[in-house]
Amino acid sequence: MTAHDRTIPSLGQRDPVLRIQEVDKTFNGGVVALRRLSLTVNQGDFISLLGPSGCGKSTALRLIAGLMRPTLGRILWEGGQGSDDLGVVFQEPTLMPWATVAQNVWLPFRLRGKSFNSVKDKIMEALALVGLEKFAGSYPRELSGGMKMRVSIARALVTNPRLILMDEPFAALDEITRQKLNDDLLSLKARTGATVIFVTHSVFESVFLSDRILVMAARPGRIIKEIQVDAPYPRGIEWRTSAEYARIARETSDTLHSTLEPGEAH
Ligand SMILES: Nc1ncnc2c1ncn2[C@@H]1O[C@H](COP(=O)(O)OP(=O)(O)OP(=O)(O)O)[C@@H](O)[C@H]1O
Repeated sequence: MTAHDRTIPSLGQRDPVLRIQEVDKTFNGGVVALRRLSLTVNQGDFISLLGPSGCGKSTALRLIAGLMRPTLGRILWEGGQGSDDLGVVFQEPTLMPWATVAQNVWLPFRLRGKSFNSVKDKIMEALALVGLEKFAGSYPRELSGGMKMRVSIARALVTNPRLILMDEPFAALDEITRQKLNDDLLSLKARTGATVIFVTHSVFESVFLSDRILVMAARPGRIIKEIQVDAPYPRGIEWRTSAEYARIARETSDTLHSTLEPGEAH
């Protein structure tokens, strides 16, 4: 069995990965970035955090990543947290320009003291998952924006983490590349069983990708509604053009707009 051969438990049998319990985050100066955030993330979930600027999406990811601590409440990893639990993908691919694609994907292992050769198979497997095995020896400057983002995704996947955090990973890409990467991300999820928390401003992206959409509001940052998307995976053009997709997009959009103050809607 390879690192990526995970079976995806069917709905209703999924084990929890992470529990966020009544978390508040107040910054110095009194900004309440999050209030009473509660969320159980189950294995295989694809959860979108959707909301206007300033509703605390990035703060939620930083808390989950352990980059800062909640002011109140708890974040509990099922079975405790280890160093291989998280993979992170940011809006910028953040690749090292002087290193090859394969060396960039090696980074999480390198930080744990593992030599390139000892994990080469895993690096090539992760690159194959994003369709870039032929570019292992290329440098980032030789790649398109979409390809750089694939390298960033491969780097997040390579340790086979229990949870992948994605902070608006496709926001800077053109629409065609974005849709292609949305399709590829879902096929990756189908093959690896990855559990994903995905931050986005896009209603359409959240409805296409997620099985749970958490719509958030600002001041204070909080979840105002969870919208379930029951469409089966794999999803493709049929899902994107279905009446049910349009219905859920409308519901999500209406919920999102209800969170905005007059003058904020666009
Ligand atoms: N280090 C900080 N110190 C003080 N206030 C902060 C800090 N980080 C974030 N905030 C505030 O907390 C609130 C939530 O910010 P956050 O970046 O989590 O929102 P967001 O939903 O990710 O926004 P965006 O979509 O614009 O990235 C905002 O009001 C922001 O100004």
